[in-house]
Amino acid sequence: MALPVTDTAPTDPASFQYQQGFGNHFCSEALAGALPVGQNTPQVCPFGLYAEQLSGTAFTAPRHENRRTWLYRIRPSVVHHPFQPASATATQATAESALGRHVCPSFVDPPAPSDPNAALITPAQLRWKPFDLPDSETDPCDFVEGLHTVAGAGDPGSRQGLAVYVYTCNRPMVRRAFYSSDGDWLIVPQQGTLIIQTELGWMEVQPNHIAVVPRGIRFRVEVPDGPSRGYVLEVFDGHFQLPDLGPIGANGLANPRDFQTPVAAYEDRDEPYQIVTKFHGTFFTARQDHVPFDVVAWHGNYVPYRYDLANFCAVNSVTFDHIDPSVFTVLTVRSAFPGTALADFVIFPPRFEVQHNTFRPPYFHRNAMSEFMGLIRGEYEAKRGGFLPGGASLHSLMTPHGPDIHTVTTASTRELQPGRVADGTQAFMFETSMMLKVTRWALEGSEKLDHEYYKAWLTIPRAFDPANCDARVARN
Ligand SMILES: O=C(O)Cc1cc(O)ccc1O
Ligand SMILES: [Fe+2]
Repeated sequence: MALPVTDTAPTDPASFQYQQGFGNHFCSEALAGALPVGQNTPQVCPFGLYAEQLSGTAFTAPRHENRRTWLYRIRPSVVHHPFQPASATATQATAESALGRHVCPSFVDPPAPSDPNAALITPAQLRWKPFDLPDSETDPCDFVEGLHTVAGAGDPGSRQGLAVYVYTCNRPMVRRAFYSSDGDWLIVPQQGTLIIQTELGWMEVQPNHIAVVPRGIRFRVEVPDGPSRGYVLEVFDGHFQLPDLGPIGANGLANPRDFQTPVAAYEDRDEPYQIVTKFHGTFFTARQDHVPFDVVAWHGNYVPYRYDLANFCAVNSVTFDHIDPSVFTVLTVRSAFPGTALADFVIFPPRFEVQHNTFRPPYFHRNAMSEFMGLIRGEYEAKRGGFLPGGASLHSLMTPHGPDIHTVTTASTRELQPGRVADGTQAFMFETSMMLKVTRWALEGSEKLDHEYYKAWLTIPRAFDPANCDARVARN
């Protein structure tokens, strides 16, 4: 795809262009003729660009899993000063700040008593009130600075596990680019649109959209709406894929054509830039003297993308009973066990509900998976109050949970008409087969833990009456 020559950032999000599709091999050039024809590494690339391969899988991964992108850039990424631990960077040209103030390096090591970011274990039902937005006057903070680890499992070093973050920020990343060496990022804005500049181009990501930025791809975030908040799921191995549809057939849920990948856009400027990476759960920085977003053309299938959750085509029961929420899986990261995800990204979208003789809200249950939930807007169908936009909950593996007492009472007595559920609402779940640890920041430092959460269920009355078999069993 040929676009006009651009060596400055396209500042107006309305002018951003996207290529449609999931898992495609895309081609994009910001300067016509910049992509080599018929080969990846000519002796000299067009316009004097350097060729650089970014691999998302082992070279030898099976073809259907193999991901890589060829970048044609003004300078290769390796042109930078040495990496240093982030704490040793105070004298750098770029503004110093506390990077990832609450980022937990390991979910495997025993918690250090004095470490405010240590990961702790608890089987408790956990719920957090909305995480505080930083004050722009007293606490200027960009996307990387405002990253907080809430929970996680495993370890990036052994390429097993995942981490859940919330970000709260109020200023753009300036002359700073970030990439995670540890895994792919699924970003869920809750408040405030994100403008994400990546090496492969620009994306606008509003609340109710999500973005995925795979491991290694450098990006920078602007927050045009001011104080912004959202959630991040990072997976230490594998990549997000569309779930298989089985008997649903060839269409439905998240349709591939609705995923949008940016087009090439480059900046050709020499200026001090800070490259930040999270490597093994620890921030490192390196200085370089040119803008890293200097990719003039690229082709490949290892790409960032965005997706509008409003495009999700929900499938559900049209007869009776509550169907498991796996029917609402947007993206999945498979584990080694067939049918068991390392992580699923699941939503609870506005939809029609028609089930006959059914307790329609989410059921009581104990799951073999851990469920971290967030709320983008509205009110979640299983909870009245308490679970609020910008807050979160965690129901760990085998920890009992379900609808709160209000939901139980109303859903068991209401007249069941066909109707709408969750209008104006968007809740989501990061569901994982791993046992999550929760950070001390989340449990204590954030001061957002709802210590009264157990009361959502505590007063659910017994209704058992051996003399009264009132089950409404007739389905017709
Ligand atoms: O716990 C939750 O609220 C999430 C959830 C929703 C649902 O519809 C069924 C099971 C489930 O875990
Ligand atoms: Fe659940």
